[in-house]
Amino acid sequence: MIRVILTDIEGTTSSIDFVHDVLFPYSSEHLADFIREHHGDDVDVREQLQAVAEQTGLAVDDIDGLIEELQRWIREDRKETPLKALQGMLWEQGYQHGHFKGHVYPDAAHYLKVWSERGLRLFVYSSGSVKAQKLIYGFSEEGDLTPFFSGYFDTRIGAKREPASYQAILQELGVEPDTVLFLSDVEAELEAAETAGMKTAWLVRDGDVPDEGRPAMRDFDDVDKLLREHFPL
Ligand SMILES: CSCCC(=O)C(=O)COP(=O)(O)O
Ligand SMILES: [Mg+2]
Repeated sequence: MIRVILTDIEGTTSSIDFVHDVLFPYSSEHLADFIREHHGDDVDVREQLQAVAEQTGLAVDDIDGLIEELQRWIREDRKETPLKALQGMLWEQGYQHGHFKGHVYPDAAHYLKVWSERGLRLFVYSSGSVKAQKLIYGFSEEGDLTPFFSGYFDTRIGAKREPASYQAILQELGVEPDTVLFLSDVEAELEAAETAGMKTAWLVRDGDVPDEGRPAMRDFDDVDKLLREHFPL
């Protein structure tokens, strides 16, 4: 019986285009000024720069070098924890100044509410930082969706393609693996969650759906059907 929904963001509750055409360019545009302004006096920024420096071998005071490296990571869509933390800080400004709202598919927003009212506990697992997760749902086009979530996980618990990350989440939640349904658009993430014993559903929001293999869910209506047919409460 499913008791917990664990959801990915990009490609699952929210469009890939929003992340790649709005969020990533915004972070790229504002990164240099933000780091130059805050690296001296903001402990959180300093901590992330220290982590980038350790990962790359650059000196922590080589601000130009660190910015260049971070810009490369953004272009390459690298899921590096310090980049994700810095992006969360940058996006906070964008949301608060009303430059954009978080994209959440209306069907996703609808069922987050329905499932939470049905007594399911909802959690997020995204490569975006916990701060970024709270922002996209808190400032979403569908309103503030954060009341429906019981908690958030990011790459500080581990990478999304590693079974150990899902085992660590299960440990944190203190639940049996087969009571959790993990939603994602990336099959490698679903395979890692399945190795940890979770149930999964594959979201294919756009493009062709394969005739064979893993069943594809077009939207959260399909996920809800799956829940009611195969995992009744
Ligand atoms: C929290 S919104 C930004 C998402 C993000 O930065 C990202 O890399 C997408 O990762 P996901 O694990 O949600 O596919
Ligand atoms: Mg995704």
